Amino acid sequence: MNCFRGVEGKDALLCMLTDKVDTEVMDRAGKQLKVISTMSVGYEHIDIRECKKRGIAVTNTPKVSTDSVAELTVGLLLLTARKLLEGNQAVKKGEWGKWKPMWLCGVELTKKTVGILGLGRIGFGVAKRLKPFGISRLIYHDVCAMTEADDIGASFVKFEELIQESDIICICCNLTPQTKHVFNMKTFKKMKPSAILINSGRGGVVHHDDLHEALTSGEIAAAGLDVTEPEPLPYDHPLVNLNNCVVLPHMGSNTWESRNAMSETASQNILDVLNGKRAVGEVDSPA
Ligand SMILES: O=CC(=O)O
Repeated sequence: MNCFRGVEGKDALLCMLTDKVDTEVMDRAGKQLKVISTMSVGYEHIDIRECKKRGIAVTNTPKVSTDSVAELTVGLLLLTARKLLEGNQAVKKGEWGKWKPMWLCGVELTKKTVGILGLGRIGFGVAKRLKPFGISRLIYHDVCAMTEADDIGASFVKFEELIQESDIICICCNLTPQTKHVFNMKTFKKMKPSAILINSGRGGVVHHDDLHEALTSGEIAAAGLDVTEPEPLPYDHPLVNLNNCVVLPHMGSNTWESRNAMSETASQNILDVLNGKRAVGEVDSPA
């Protein structure tokens, strides 16, 4: 949604991930507008090409939510793999009865092959946290191989290998024209039927209708989504009521530590730009 209210005559705008900042908003703000600071890592809601044309700086809040998002990704994986939400709901509904050996059985992370799509700061944080679970192999795919991957014993593989070999895939990448809907029915068909897909990157990386079909037809076993397409995902969306799909409301960075740091960084970015300094979160505009 466009964020119009109160923008007129301002030198700086501080916005959230859900505030679309386009030419209309910039026109409404006026020619004096110098900086648009988003309190998020992602900045796909801001028309950065237009900002570049107009000489408006764009800033984000990098680094400060890496740990919170990486922690949530691991949490979401455990929720999904071990059916923890189903277990909790069963207790609340009074369904905890006699011991049943196969009831609410999930899978362990131990000895599994974990694939990470996008070994940036968050992907690296997830990989580092998953190693102590005793996983057998750590593979990743990104635009290129990263030297830091050696520190955690992660091997670069082609996308095809990532989807075919992984027992667990964590999507930690940005949404770009290259990553848009790369998880679609063709991809799901190549994945293991036991595979678990976790997405804490961007919803648009996954084709949601295809994911629903893959989860109901058994192409893959389960999914955990902290990001969806669209957001918010309507409560009556078919994915919401699947037992093998855990949907969270994009809450990866919802910790006091991250939120405090994000708000400080977003404000400091504005002050830096207005004072003629390079802000820590200055986003490089497209050429
Ligand atoms: O997704 C959250 C962010 O971009 O900060």
